[in-house]
Amino acid sequence: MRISVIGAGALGTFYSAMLSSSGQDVTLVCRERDVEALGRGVHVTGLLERTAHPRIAARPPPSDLIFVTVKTYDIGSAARGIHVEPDTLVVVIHNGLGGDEMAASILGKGHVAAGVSYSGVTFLEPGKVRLSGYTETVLGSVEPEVQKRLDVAKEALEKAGLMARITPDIRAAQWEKLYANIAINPITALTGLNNGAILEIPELEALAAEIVDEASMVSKALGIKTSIDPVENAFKVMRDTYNNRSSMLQDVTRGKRTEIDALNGKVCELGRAAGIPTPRNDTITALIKGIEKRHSS
Ligand SMILES: NC(=O)C1=CN([C@@H]2O[C@H](COP(=O)(O)OP(=O)(O)OC[C@H]3O[C@@H](n4cnc5c(N)ncnc54)[C@H](OP(=O)(O)O)[C@@H]3O)[C@@H](O)[C@H]2O)C=CC1
Ligand SMILES: CC(C)(CO)C(=O)C(=O)O
Repeated sequence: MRISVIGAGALGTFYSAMLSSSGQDVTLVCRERDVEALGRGVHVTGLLERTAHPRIAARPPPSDLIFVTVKTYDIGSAARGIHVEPDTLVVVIHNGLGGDEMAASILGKGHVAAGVSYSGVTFLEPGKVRLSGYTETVLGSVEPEVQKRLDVAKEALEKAGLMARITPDIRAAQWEKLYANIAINPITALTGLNNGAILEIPELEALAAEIVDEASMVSKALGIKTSIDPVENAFKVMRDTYNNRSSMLQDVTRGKRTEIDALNGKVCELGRAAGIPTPRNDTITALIKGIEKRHSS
């Protein structure tokens, strides 16, 4: 089976190294500037040590299974570069909401699933990443025909030694992770603190709970049924990733665009449509956009 991984950042380098080192036929699709460095191999350090030599390409080759591991705002352009064959399965692994819908709007029906990853991977340099937390990848599609074919992706991940699970309700899985990301990512990006430090400051802990409570009201209005307590789950992720620097903190530190639109921004947008006020998320979204503006000017 021909597997491609699109996006040679933190997650894509990790997944391609794991898939390729298990003997599977893997192409890592990267930016042109990284082709040479990645040609020397990809390396994972930290909780796992792996070195692998996937094929490297600057454009997606014909593939049976494609993992898209780019930031949410790049999913549209990455999808436009994919040529799907009738049976090609595309799994878009991302935080936040709206990424798989964006890919499906470009690639059409019958191809797209979403993945929710609970890994914690830090990008060190092209071809080198550090794994600091690893649990499972949750897979699912809102299209029943695609859902039936997800075993292919699950088996590829398991063959690579990665835990994977197919959920019958991918939207609930995305919201469960979203509750943690909307609390942790912008607060750490604004304060410069590690994830766990939010729990050490009562005012920040209370703010985190209020942000998540608003999102929980929005998700209830949309009929999302999760199996967890949203605030408790966000606090658990803070404890489990105590010393992590969140991806949004890493983005603002490097002067990069953040995923705020797919996280708190999405909660505000859905809240407005459902008539649920989201004042904490509105404020947080505005402040992060202010930081992005500072970097872009
Ligand atoms: N890192 C982590 O631990 C986790 C991340 N996630 C989520 O996974 C997604 C990916 O995150 P992450 O790996 O950290 O992101 P990174 O920014 O580290 O990596 C994305 C990479 O994809 C590249 N890219 C973007 N568009 C294309 C394209 N069309 N073709 C080829 N390469 C492209 C980017 O290049 P450039 O920089 O030039 O734009 C970058 O190298 C995000 O939604 C994130 O929230 C989820 C769980 C954990
Ligand atoms: C789980 C968490 C918050 C870990 O830092 C994450 O997903 C991120 O940083 O984007």
